[in-house]
Parts: sequence; structure tokens; C-alpha cells
Amino acid sequence: MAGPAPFAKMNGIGNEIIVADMRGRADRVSPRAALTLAADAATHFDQIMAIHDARTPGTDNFIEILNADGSSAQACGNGTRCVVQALAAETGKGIFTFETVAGILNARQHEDGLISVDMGKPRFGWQEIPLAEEFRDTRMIELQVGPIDAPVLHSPSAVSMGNPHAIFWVDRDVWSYELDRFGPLLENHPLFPERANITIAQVTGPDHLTIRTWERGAGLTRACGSAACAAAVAAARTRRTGCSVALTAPGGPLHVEWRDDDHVVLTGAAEWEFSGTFDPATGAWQRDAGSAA
Ligand SMILES: N[C@@H](CCC[C@H](N)C(=O)O)C(=O)O
Repeated sequence: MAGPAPFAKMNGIGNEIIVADMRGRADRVSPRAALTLAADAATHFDQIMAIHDARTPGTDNFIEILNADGSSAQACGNGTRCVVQALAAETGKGIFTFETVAGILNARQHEDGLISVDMGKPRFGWQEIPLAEEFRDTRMIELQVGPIDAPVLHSPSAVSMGNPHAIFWVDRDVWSYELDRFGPLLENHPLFPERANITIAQVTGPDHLTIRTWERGAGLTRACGSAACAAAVAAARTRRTGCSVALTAPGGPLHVEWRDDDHVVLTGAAEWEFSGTFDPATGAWQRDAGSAA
């Protein structure tokens, strides 16, 4: 029995994140612990970022990502920024290389406190996303919500940022769509064999998008970094924007740059809320004495 592990409750522009310090121990955060922490209003989260010892030379840490429903995620841009901020405060370092199940991620903290994460290369092949049936062009796939002759949402772009995303382009304000109603149906649509993160996106200026996201395994969120990357890349691919895109999510601003080397770099803020310890097997937790409410 390894005993309680330290954690920090943080957020990446409102994307609720628990950064769990699992370094120096062999156990993992269990799906049961995730469900317990997610059910408590004080520790409710969208993702847990579990920091483990490095598995591969040249990396700082292995990061395991869990969603609020206990499932695993391959990528979490906002959570990675929270990990960088926590480790930068502890070590004084500003540059990190992490390994996740989806590969290697490089990240850095800038002098102004903002953090950039290189989210790697997007993938567009229907089998890579994955989709359940062949689409030769994933800039616009056949999927719609609502009446067949007057769909409310239709023809999303599909992108993998390590995890699956569908981006529905809309003309009206993103708040005028019932994402809480459509989100669960679309996340679990048979077209997405590994489920999908669902975003509605409106072009709100030259190289500017406003987005709302229903996250796979977590539900409505105030921000989703990989969805911001997927939306920016899909916008550039469909000539709605260029390759450097500012985005507004309900929780605040993000910037995404799709570089010439095909890597997608996400930049934004991260914020510490409070710290405590928890049992990685059960999720039972305690706030640190004196840690802010
Ligand atoms: N909030 C994350 C993405 C979360 C992962 C997602 N729910 C999944 O299962 O793919 C981000 O900031 O990227």
C-alpha cells in the first residue's frame, strides 16, 4: 500500500483539472478513484493528469490522462499546461518533455506565464480518427442532427489530435445550440467507434473562432485544448482561417498555431486552485491545511 498521493486542483481556462503526483510509486489512479473525485463538487474535474516517473530516456515524465467517467484519454492540452505550471513552480524549469499513450509532447512556460504545448501532428484519415466507415475527405463528413431537410447541426469536420474530434460549423452564436442535449448523442454516435469530442465552432473574425465543446467522457466543459487545436486545424483546412488562430472558449482565450512542420501548438493560461492528498485506489481525499478554498 503506497499511501496517499499529493494532488493539485487546477484549471486551464476553466477546463477542470486534477494534477495527481504519482511519481516514485508503481500504482495508478483507478477509474473508481476518478468517479469518486468527479462526483464531489469540491474536486469535480474534467480530466485527471497523473504524473508518473519517466518511462523513456529524454522525457521528464509519463502522463496518464483519465476522464471524469473513469475512461482514458490520449491527449489533454489544457491539462498539460496545468502539469507544466505545477512542475515549473516546483523545479524552476520552464521546458518539459512528456510521454503519453499518444506519444511525446514538448511544452514550455513563457515569461508572461502563458504556456505552450506542442500537441504533435493532426491526423485526418478516417481510420486514424477513427470513424466507423470510409470517408475519403474528412473536412466534411456525413452526419446530422435534427430534421433531414432542416438539420440543426450537420457535416462536421473530423480530426484526430491523438484523440477523436468532430467540429460542427455554425452560423449563429454557439450559445444558441443545445449542446447539452446533442452532445451525448453525438459523442456516442455509431460513426465514432471510440466515441468523440464534439465541438460547435463559429468563425467570429479573421482568424478567430468561438467554440463550445462537449468532451468525450466528461460532458460540457468551459474549454478543451485538443478541441481548440482540432477546430483551428479544421478551419485552416477548409479555408475558413489561416494557420494561426485565436479562439474564444466559454472559459477564456486560447491561441493555436499549425506550423509549417505540421505540428500544432496550443498556448494559454493555467491556474492553481487548491491542493490536497488522495487515495489513488478509492478517491478518498483531504484538503491540505491552509490550502485556499
Ligand atoms: N480537455 C482536454 C481533452 C480531454 C480529452 C477528452 N475528453 C478525450 O477523451 O479525448 C484538452 O484540453 O485537450
